[in-house]
Amino acid sequence: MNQAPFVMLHLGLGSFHRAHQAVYLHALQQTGDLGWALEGGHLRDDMPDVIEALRHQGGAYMLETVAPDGQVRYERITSIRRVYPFEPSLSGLIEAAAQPNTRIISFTVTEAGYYLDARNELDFSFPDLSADVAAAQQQRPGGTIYGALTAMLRERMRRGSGPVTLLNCDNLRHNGDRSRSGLLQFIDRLGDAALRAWVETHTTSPNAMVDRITPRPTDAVRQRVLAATGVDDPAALMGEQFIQWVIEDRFAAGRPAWEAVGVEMVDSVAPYEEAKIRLLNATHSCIAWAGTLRGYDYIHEGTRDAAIRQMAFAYATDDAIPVLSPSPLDLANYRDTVLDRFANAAIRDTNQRVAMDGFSKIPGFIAPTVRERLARGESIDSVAMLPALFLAFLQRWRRGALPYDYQDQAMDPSVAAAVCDADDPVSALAALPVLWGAQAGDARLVAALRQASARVAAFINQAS
Ligand SMILES: NC(=O)c1ccc[n+]([C@@H]2O[C@H](COP(=O)([O-])OP(=O)(O)OC[C@H]3O[C@@H](n4cnc5c(N)ncnc54)[C@H](O)[C@@H]3O)[C@@H](O)[C@H]2O)c1
Ligand SMILES: OC[C@@H](O)C(O)[C@H](O)CO
Repeated sequence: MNQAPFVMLHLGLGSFHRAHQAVYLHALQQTGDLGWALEGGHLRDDMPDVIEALRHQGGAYMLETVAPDGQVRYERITSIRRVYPFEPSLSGLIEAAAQPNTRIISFTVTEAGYYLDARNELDFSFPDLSADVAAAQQQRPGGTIYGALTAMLRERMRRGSGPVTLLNCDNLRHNGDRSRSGLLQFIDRLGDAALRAWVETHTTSPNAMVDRITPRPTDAVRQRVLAATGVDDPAALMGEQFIQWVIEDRFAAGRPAWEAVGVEMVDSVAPYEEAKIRLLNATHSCIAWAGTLRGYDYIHEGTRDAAIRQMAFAYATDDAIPVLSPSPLDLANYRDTVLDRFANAAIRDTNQRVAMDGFSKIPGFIAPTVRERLARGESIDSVAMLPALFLAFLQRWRRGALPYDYQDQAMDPSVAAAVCDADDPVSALAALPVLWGAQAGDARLVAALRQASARVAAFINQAS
């Protein structure tokens, strides 16, 4: 077993963690720097086969990476030295988090795993979150990131194990600041002043921008890995060749020398995360919703459809780039690179994966552009196409006419159904504070969404 002195404990060993953070640490270890190792596990019992396979393989797994020209490369990733089985008590993970040599607790729990509303307040009406409050009041851990971190940090405080960095690796704007605020609100709800003071003085939460398209692994990946390497790995996965990680250099108790393997350590991640969230993630959702409406299964198919590409291009060019400017990044080049990445047929990323969680992605990825343009008195015609596509998508969901199961943790199905069944679905969608915050019901939003919905209807009719 790797006897590295320091541990980064990761919560959520899903595909992305294994194609990104674990790969950077693996690359660092390959340079001979064995100062850090990964350990991890899940907060939910949702991938038992993958967890079991990883445990069986001592944390190692095969990664296939695909270049823009379709060239593939296979590598065995060995930076995860220990995988904890899922247990509702999270006892293995809590014990690991409380060890003095655990210096970073990182996590990927999806955009919907933070339960923050448009005003950045924790929405305790989510049953998972209220159940975690009740559990934490009885000193039991819970399955949300807040319930889990509270249990871990309480134990760390009790043992005097020293400072630790909380490192968010999800696509969330100001992901460190916002998840920290959520954690403190959760602790305040418990009335645990001692824990709040300890968290404030013993932890940091750097913001980070993470990027690598990592599709849901399929059996085809496992078969390709087997054919190319002779290794039959139930935890095999694939990602694009492109990879980027930009992190604010605010660590409470040290960090791996990531800069040696290409991680960008910066003072502020803001320009990177805004470009990524608005030009990559929002555009990605646009292509997934439009592609589904057009009958495509994969992201590259929609990106290669001239009408869909034009919608995505117009959104980025007319509405997103102007509010992101000035920027230290070449935003037009960033947009073009992103569209080229999406068009890579070898990635075979599904519309189903990217279309999910619209009720988290509209407020996170799209509403800020609407808000900022309205505040400047500027047109929102191009950005309004995205929620208009989502509305048409939602109406298909309501009719049971989507070609796949739509997963949306933040969606209240009764609210979504009421929007679709309303006499005026456009006004009903525009009126939802959960999507638009203070802009909910704004007459300019309603008007732009109505006009965009007419364009979306014409787009759908063109396809049929
Ligand atoms: N896949 C990508 O291309 C990609 C790229 C950049 C960033 N990300 C970020 O990583 C996240 C996960 O993507 P993935 O591809 O690993 O997905 P995945 O489905 O493979 O893994 C999701 C992980 O989140 C956990 N989870 C889900 N909902 C949760 C909740 N409410 N509370 C606690 N844990 C929860 C699951 O247990 C699992 O560990 C994305 O939502 C995104 O924020 C993904
Ligand atoms: O937009 C969907 C995301 O999961 C995306 O694949 C990722 O953010 C790329 O880094």
